[in-house]
Amino acid sequence: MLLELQGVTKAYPIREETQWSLRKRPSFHAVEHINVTIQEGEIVGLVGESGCGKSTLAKLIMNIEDLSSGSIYVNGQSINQKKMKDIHLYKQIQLVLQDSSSSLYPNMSIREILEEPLRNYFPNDKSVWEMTIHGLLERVLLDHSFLLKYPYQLSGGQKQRICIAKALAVQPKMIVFDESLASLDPFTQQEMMVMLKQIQKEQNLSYLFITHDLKSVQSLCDRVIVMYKGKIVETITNWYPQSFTHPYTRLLFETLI
Ligand SMILES: Nc1ncnc2c1ncn2[C@@H]1O[C@H](COP(=O)(O)OP(=O)(O)OP(=O)(O)O)[C@@H](O)[C@H]1O
Repeated sequence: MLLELQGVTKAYPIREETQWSLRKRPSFHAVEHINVTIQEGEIVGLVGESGCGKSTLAKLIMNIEDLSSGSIYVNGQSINQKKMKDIHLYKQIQLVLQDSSSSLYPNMSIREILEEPLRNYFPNDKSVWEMTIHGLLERVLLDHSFLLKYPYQLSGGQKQRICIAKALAVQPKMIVFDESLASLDPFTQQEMMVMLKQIQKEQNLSYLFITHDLKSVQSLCDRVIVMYKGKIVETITNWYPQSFTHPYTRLLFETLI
């Protein structure tokens, strides 16, 4: 099992402003008792209405946010122990966000951007960095002239390809895509989907694909998790509307079927 979430819960404190004080109230559960497993080579979609907790779950998996309760295991190892500093564990899962601009340093060339993860994770393999960088560009279907460019000289789709190449540079086992294609036009989205599927096949990667684009999850994913108000309400493995058990899932996919 590559990734396992057991009873994952994230509660944020609710602060209520009164006339006299700022009282700390119990909490709001952004995600609650989430149990999910993802196998090596599996593509799992995660859908649900805005605010249902999808990005919070991604941040918990990436250890960007602390869990309130529950456990997350990567290859059987808990990622939530405070003393955990194993970079080889962390590098197994990479995150690609919607806003590529925030992930790419504007004053670094594409070569420097792709070299950075290699410097951090493979400091002893300097002799093969050049070859690796060229391979990464090829994998995201960009030519080598891009190495000299800066992020501001790239289109949204090209920037997203660089973010994917950067994620691939550390040789992860899994990539979490949080609305990664949402800001691209439909044609570029389609191109990127084909590319992602190809990369996934070649490297037997696992993807967690968070999106509002129901068509894309249907074509890309082996399994789709539906979240509603912080909880998983359904896991879809076949697309027969009769098999959907939760009213929210039926509503969500009504337009598709
Ligand atoms: N740092 C935070 N402090 C307090 N509440 C938060 C925080 N981050 C997220 N939330 C709340 O948690 C809930 C889930 O947010 P989250 O961003 O995970 O939703 P989402 O499903 O990814 O939404 P969207 O599809 O719009 O991106 C929301 O109600 C949000 O306001």
